[in-house]
Amino acid sequence: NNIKSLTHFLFAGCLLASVSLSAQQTKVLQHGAHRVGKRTDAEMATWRGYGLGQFIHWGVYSLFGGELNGNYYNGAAEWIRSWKDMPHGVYDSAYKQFNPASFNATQWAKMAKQMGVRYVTFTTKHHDGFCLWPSKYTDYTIANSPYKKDIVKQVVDAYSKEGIDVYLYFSVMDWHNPDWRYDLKTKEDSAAFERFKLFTKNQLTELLQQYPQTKGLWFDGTWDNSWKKSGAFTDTLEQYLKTLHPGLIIGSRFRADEFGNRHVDANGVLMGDYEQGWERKIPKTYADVHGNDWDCVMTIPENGWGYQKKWLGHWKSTNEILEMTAQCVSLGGNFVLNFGPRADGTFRPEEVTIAKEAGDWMKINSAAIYNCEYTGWEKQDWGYYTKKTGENKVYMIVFNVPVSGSLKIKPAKNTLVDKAYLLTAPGKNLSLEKLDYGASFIHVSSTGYKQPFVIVLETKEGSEKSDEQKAKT
Ligand SMILES: C[C@@H]1O/C(=N\OC(=O)Nc2ccccc2)[C@@H](O)[C@H](O)[C@@H]1O
Repeated sequence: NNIKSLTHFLFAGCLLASVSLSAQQTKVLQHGAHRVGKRTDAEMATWRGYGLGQFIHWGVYSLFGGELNGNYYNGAAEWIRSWKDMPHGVYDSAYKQFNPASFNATQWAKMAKQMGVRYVTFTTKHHDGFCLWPSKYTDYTIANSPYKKDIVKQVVDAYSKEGIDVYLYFSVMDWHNPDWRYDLKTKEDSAAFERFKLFTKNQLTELLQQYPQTKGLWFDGTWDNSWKKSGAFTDTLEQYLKTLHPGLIIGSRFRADEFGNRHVDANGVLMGDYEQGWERKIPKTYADVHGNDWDCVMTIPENGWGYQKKWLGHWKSTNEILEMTAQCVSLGGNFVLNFGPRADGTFRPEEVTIAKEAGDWMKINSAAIYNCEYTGWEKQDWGYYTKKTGENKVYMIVFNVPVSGSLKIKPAKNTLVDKAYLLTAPGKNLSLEKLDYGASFIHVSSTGYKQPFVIVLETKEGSEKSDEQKAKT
C-alpha cells in the first residue's frame, strides 16, 4: 500500500508540475490583451482595406521648421523644444505667433483625395502639449493663439466631407503639463501623475465627444516608465473610450500590461487593434507581422515629422513611395505617408508634387491597393503581389522588369491562373508560358518603363497536372 500511495503522490506531483510549467507560457493576465488575433468587425475590415493613408504633423513646432537663430536642430523638427539650444520660455510663448493665414482644410482634404489616401491621421496634441482644438482642460490651446479657431474640427469636417476617414493622433507625453512625469519615484510623482491621468482621460473624452466622426485614436508618447507602470489604468481607459465610441480603433502603442510590457503583453499577444511599431520601417516578410493588422508610418525625408526648413539627406521619390505602398499592402498592412505643413498652412512643393504624382498613379492602379491583402505566393524579384479580398484576382505590381522581359510567377498551391492581362488593357490577354513546378513566365517588353505597372491574374482552384497525369488523359 505504501508503494502504491507513493506512486500516486509522485504521479500527482508530476502532473501538477507540468500544468504549472505550461501556465508559465500563458500567464493569466488581468491587463494583457483581451483578444487574440485580428478584430473581425466591419470597422476594422474597412481599416484593413485602406491601403494608403496620410499622416499630418502640424503645430507650434512648425513655426521653427527645425531652425533657431540660423542653427539647424539635428533631430526631428517636432522635438525642437527638447533641443538644448531652445529656451523652454521661447518655445512655450511661440504659440502667440501661430496664425496660419493660408490654412484651408478643404484644400488639404482635396489634395489628399487627389492623392488617393483613404484615411488621415492628424496631430491634435504632440509632445509639446499644444492643443489644436479648444480644450477645456488647459489654456495652452489654439483658442488662445491669434488664430483662435478650432483646427481639429476644420480638418475632421473637411476630410470627412471628401470621404476620407479621420484618425486623431494624441501624444500622452505632454511636456507642457506640470503633472507629466517620466517616472513614478516618489509619492509626489504618483499624486501628480494621478492628476495627469485624469487630465488625459478628460482630453480624450472631449476629442471623441466633439469630433464624433473620428474613427480611431493614434497614440504616441507612451514609452516612459510612468505610463508603463499604469497598465491597469491604460486597460480601463481603453475600455472606457471604446464604450464611449463603439467601433473605435486604437493601435498597440497605447496600452501597457501589468508588467509594463507594451505592444505585446507578457504572453506575446498584441494589445491593440493593430501593430503600431512599424515607424519608418517596413516588415521584410509576412512572418514579421505575426498575423496582426499593422500600418507603417513613413516620412518623405529620412526623419522628421513636423515641417523642416531643410530636408537633410535623401528624400523619397514618388516611385519609392509607390513601392513602399505596394510592399506594405502585399504584406497585409497599410502605408501612411507623413506631410509636415508650414506654420502658415501651406505644403512644401516636394510634398505637393508627390501627392499629385502618387495620385495620378493611384487613379489608374488603385484596384491593386484598395481592399487588397497578402497572397501567400512566393515573392518574385519583379515586385509585389496583392490579392483582392474575397475575389479570384491577384495583382502583380511590377517595379523591376528583368532584361529578359520574362516575369516569373509561382501561384500558391491549388491555385491556377486562368488568364493574365495588363490592368490598363483588360481585353488583351498576355501569354503565359508554363514552366515546371507550377510556375509560368509572362513575357513583356524588357524596356521603356517609367513607372510601376499592374498585371491582373484571374485565378481558379485546381492544380497543375503533371506530364504523366496529362499523358494519361
Ligand atoms: C510618428 C512619430 O512618433 C514618435 N515617436 O515614435 C516612436 O517612438 N516610435 C517607436 C519607438 C520605439 C519602437 C518603435 C517605434 C514621435 O516622437 C515623433 O515625433 C512622431 O510623432
